[in-house]
Amino acid sequence: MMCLNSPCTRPDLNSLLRTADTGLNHHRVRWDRPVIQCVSRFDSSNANSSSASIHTGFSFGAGLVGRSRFEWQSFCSILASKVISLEQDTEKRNGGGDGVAAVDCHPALDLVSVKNQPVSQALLHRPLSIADLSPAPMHGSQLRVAYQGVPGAYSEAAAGKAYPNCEAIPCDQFDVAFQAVELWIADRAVLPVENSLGGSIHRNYDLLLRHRLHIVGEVQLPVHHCLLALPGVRKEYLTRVISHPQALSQCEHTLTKMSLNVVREAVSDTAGSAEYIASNNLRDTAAIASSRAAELYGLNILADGIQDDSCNVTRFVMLAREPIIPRTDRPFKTSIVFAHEKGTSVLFKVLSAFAFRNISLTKIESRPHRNCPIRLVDDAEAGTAKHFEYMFYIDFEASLAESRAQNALAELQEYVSFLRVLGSYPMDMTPWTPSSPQD
Ligand SMILES: O=C(O)C(=O)C[C@]1(C(=O)O)C=C[C@@H](O)C=C1
Repeated sequence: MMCLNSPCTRPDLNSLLRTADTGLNHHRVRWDRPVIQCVSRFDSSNANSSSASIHTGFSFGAGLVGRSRFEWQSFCSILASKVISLEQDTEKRNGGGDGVAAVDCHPALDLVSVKNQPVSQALLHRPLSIADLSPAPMHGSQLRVAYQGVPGAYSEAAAGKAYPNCEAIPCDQFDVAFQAVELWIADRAVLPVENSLGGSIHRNYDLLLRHRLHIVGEVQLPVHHCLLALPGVRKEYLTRVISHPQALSQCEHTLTKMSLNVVREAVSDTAGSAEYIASNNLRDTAAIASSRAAELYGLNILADGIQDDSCNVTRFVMLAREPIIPRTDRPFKTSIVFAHEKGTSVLFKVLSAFAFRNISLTKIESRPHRNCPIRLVDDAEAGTAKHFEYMFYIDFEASLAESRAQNALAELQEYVSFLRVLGSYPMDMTPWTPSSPQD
């Protein structure tokens, strides 16, 4: 896949994140221990043990939660100061520089340090309010929401739908968006997990397991694709169409029907492909992206609504450091991931735990079990069977506050070797609006 420029170039938030992360590994290790055991990180020893534990932020004693949060905050304040000093160094080297979205998040980093001051010192400035105690560090400032891509990406639109008036922070990779939240550079991440035409975005399923964030919501966004090119460029001049692989696959048949004499090339995001064409003055290349990307990067719309189905929708999940408290006063969904050792018959039992309680499953996804990808079963006469092992992801329509959901998970624990609740969160119940050129 062709890699476009990093969206956060000055200072490079993405590389700062990576440096901060690597540079302070010893802090991470110290803090990780209780979390691996208790909260969210997938632990291979747990996955293979005979008794499973539900890994969720909801189910611990207050003392444990409090202690790990305290450790998390001091850990983050060290990381934040490291990031700030790295950024200052970078700025000095670059002779200052004007702001990009990533620079806008500096005050929030200061906020992390403020949060970690002794209470008495904080009170010198102003009395504590309820906002100081909330898991999301709003403090009157905008919520900072990390997304993969550059302005004009559908993920940015999803961030705006999920959190109107948020400060959207572009990241060059999905992994960076996860890390931005873990390091308190952002308060939330908004990530695509599935599309009605292209299917699951597997990378994000894998990252959900690898990171310790919680799903706190979902949004479904109608995705309306346009074919964009520089002003004056006609379809006949094109030799290449570039876009995000999901966007290319969502427009596959329409592109074929248009009989363009082009190669299709995958790049890291839709709006990034538009930006790339504009900044390199490419007159033989078109991008598949939103009409907002056309506006932002000065491109013309050669064709409008080129997705293969007018009901093209992408589902995004919102991620936070803390889980939300599940409720029963509105429709909730719960997402889990589990592993088992005994083959596919266990999967039937797991599914029946939901069926018997009348709980609808809205999604099931399997991914390779990284710690134990293949199970060998020797048969003296027939040879060796090689079974692929999986992690199963399930979304079901119930809140974790409901006893039927709790009972289903309790039953599940009997069949699985690893179980983690990724989040219990309100379902997107916004009215259905089919995709339109404005999206
Ligand atoms: O490239 C973008 O604009 C994105 O936001 C990414 C993404 C995806 O990963 O699926 C999001 C929504 C669309 O389905 C196409 C691409």
